[in-house]
Amino acid sequence: MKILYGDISSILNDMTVLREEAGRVEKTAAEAVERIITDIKMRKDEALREYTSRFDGVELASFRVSTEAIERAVESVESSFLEALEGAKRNIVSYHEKQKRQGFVDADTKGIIRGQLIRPLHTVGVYVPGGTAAYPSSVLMNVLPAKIAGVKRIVMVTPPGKDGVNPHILAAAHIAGVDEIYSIGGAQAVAALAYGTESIPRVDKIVGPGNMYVALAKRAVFGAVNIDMIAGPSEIVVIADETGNASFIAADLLSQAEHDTNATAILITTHKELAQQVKQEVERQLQELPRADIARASIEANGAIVVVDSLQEAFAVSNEIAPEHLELHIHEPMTALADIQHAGSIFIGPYAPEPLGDYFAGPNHVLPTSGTARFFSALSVDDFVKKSSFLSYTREALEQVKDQIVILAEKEGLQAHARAISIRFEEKGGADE
Ligand SMILES: NC(=O)c1ccc[n+]([C@@H]2O[C@H](COP(=O)([O-])OP(=O)(O)OC[C@H]3O[C@@H](n4cnc5c(N)ncnc54)[C@H](O)[C@@H]3O)[C@@H](O)[C@H]2O)c1
Ligand SMILES: N[C@H](CO)Cc1c[nH]c[nH+]1
Ligand SMILES: [Zn+2]
Repeated sequence: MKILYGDISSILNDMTVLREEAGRVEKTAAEAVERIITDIKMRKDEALREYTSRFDGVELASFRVSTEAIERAVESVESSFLEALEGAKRNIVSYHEKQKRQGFVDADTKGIIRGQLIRPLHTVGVYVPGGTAAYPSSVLMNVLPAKIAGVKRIVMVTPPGKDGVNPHILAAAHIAGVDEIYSIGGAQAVAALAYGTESIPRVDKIVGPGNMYVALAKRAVFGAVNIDMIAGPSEIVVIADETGNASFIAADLLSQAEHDTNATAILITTHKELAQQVKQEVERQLQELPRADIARASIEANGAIVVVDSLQEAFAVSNEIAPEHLELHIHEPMTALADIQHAGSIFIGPYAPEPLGDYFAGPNHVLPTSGTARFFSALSVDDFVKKSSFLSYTREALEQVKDQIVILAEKEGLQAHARAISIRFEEKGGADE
């Protein structure tokens, strides 16, 4: 893991180069994804079957996972796993319940009523990754906020393995309350959800993380359907001062590095000794990890320790990166919240390690990556609702403001707009008595 002394520009530069390189790789994949989407649009189930055979190596007669298969999966997994899922569910539900919003009605005494209705989306597609690693926790993180929002129909898709869909994913779906599950994955699954096929219903919005093909397909179908965000490879930034515990910090950096060779793990510290200790700890802990090959590749390519002169400088670098996850291992970390402008999720103090959020505490783990925390937020109940405004004016209330509206309409050259106001106050035009 490289240590950079105050060289902020070089690390930011490295990140820009990485993001540009990723962009070039994406260009070729994007062409393949475009072809898959066009094919699914035209040949529907037939094409879906062919891509599932080509990319997942599985021949499917039917895409729908049967109720019996879900029941068998629930019976086959350990009871301690089901209990842990139930514990996580309780926390995810209690946290997301707080995000629920009411509409409003704003009525005055002058005959004006203005308001906003909040309605759940009708049909949502949830993509659950199932390629290199299965993530039952992502089932809970995507489905439970949709349930809380009141989404009527939740359609889950996940790639099949040789022996069907991973039973832990099916058990998590059962606990989250989803039974409409299709064993399809990749860009073909996203296209099927966006345009519909004979077997797969067309949805209003597609949510959930996935690999590059999934992310590119979501980007390509945006407009035909809504999407949540492009959640790419995991990232963690840790800010630490002399109070930081090197073993804890190294463990937390590696927790995200083990996700993906493209994951990013960065420590920004004011303490040179800590920088050295964390570097050694990362090496030591890597020896003990089953996924050490992935974690090492990610640490070597995108890992760094940056030594800075002050915490203010550390906050500035972190804000520039806008990381998916930010941990604060410093004096009075709560106070530092005021200095954080851009981060998907913030973990405060030594006993709030990032995996606490990945699995259990309640905040969502589907988070913006690649600097998009500047403008995207964590997946939330808001992602599963839409809003309609409503208005009611009495004749008297409209009469009070009619001239001003006519002036604005005429300035835009829109006479029909102006007339729709003034006609209501002309004798012949249909005044209402
Ligand atoms: N940000 C988050 O919240 C979060 C959470 C969980 C997982 N993730 C990320 O999700 C990703 C999961 O990726 P995965 O690959 O394991 O599973 P995946 O389900 O996203 O992708 C598997 C599918 O990719 C398609 N595919 C594979 N090779 C292809 C090719 N050459 N051409 C076209 N399609 C191809 C296949 O259809 C296959 O079904 C990882 O990058 C992980 O870090 C992110
Ligand atoms: N850290 C991932 C998001 O970047 C989410 C996850 C799922 N399982 C474990 N972790
Ligand atoms: Zn994780």
